[in-house]
Amino acid sequence: MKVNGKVYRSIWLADDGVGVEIIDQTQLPFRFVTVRLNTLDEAMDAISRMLVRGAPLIGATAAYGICLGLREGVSSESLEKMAVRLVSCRPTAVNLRWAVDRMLRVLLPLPEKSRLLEAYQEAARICEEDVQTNEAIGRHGMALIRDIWHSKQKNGPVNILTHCNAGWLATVDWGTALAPVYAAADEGIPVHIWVDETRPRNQGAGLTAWELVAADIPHHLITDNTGGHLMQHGLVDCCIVGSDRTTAAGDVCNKIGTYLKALAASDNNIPFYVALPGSTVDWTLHDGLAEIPIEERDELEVLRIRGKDEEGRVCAVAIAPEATPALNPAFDVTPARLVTGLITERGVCAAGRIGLLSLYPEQAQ
Ligand SMILES: CSC[C@H]1O[C@H](OP(=O)(O)O)[C@H](O)[C@@H]1O
Repeated sequence: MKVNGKVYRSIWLADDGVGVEIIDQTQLPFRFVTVRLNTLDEAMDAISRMLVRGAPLIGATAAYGICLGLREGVSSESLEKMAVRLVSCRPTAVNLRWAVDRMLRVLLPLPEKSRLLEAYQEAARICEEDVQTNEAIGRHGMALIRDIWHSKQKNGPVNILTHCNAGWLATVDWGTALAPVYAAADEGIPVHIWVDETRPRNQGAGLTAWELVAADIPHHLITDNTGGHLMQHGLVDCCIVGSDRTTAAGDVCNKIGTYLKALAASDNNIPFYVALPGSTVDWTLHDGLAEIPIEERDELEVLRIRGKDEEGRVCAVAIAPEATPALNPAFDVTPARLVTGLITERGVCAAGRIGLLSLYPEQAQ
């Protein structure tokens, strides 16, 4: 995606073909800082501390983490240990395990001397595929946005509510939930985005808003509690959110607060779409509420809020008494019954096993 006239992805191989460059998303929207990862530990730290975040980008970073780890040891035992360490960084986004499993599936059968080069090539393939996948999600989602625009007799923009950040910063490029927005804007379809701030880490305020400013796409930041009111007053035409893990039955695990938006959308008969690549579907699970592990993050993320002070320093300030404890589940699960459709790289389907298998027949056991 273009930022100040220069084209960026969220992750890329350094010019020396060894290190990996990422955008430090903890510094946005105040500072655009890139960081070079040189070791597996640094890749794991970037995932755990959310310098990189978003299911597909976490997977891509883990893939390059394997490359960096192989520079320290190429044995099968080393690979297996790297895999265990990487998937422990964040438990919910299935793309982390998907990418690590894919790397080991490719590398373990190879002779040790061939593993390092092939690892970098496979990590690059994962990144390139992600870009193509998200462009396709954008095309399929854009068609939905266009249909809504026509149903409004092209009266005004299509008002889309989104939660957290599922833009190009959450993937290698284009994003998932925002890919249809970018595609619609490129087609000249007028859109306006209601951007949920998305407490506690404010990925909406800090990342989605930053993306939409850079892309010159009309939007308003709203508090997490405002969306239902807007839906009641006819100010939301549809919701499009991302996913960190979707079950074979169509239950969607996404940033905390997504479920509440889906409830409000259902109560107001507003289409609620989830945009995701096939790599985010966990075909082994059928009951999201019972089976998807929900990441519990540091309570300080709730007890503080990050911002920029008068001197321009990025800092966190307390918003509650020091004696107050907090609970910080990072995700929730939206049951398939509340999801209007899944926007994937292969098309749009109903949120359920039949719908998903119509697009991914190879997954039928
Ligand atoms: C395209 S995946 C985006 C997905 O990931 C975010 O979670 P986090 O920022 O904690 O990695 C959020 O759930 C987004 O919808």
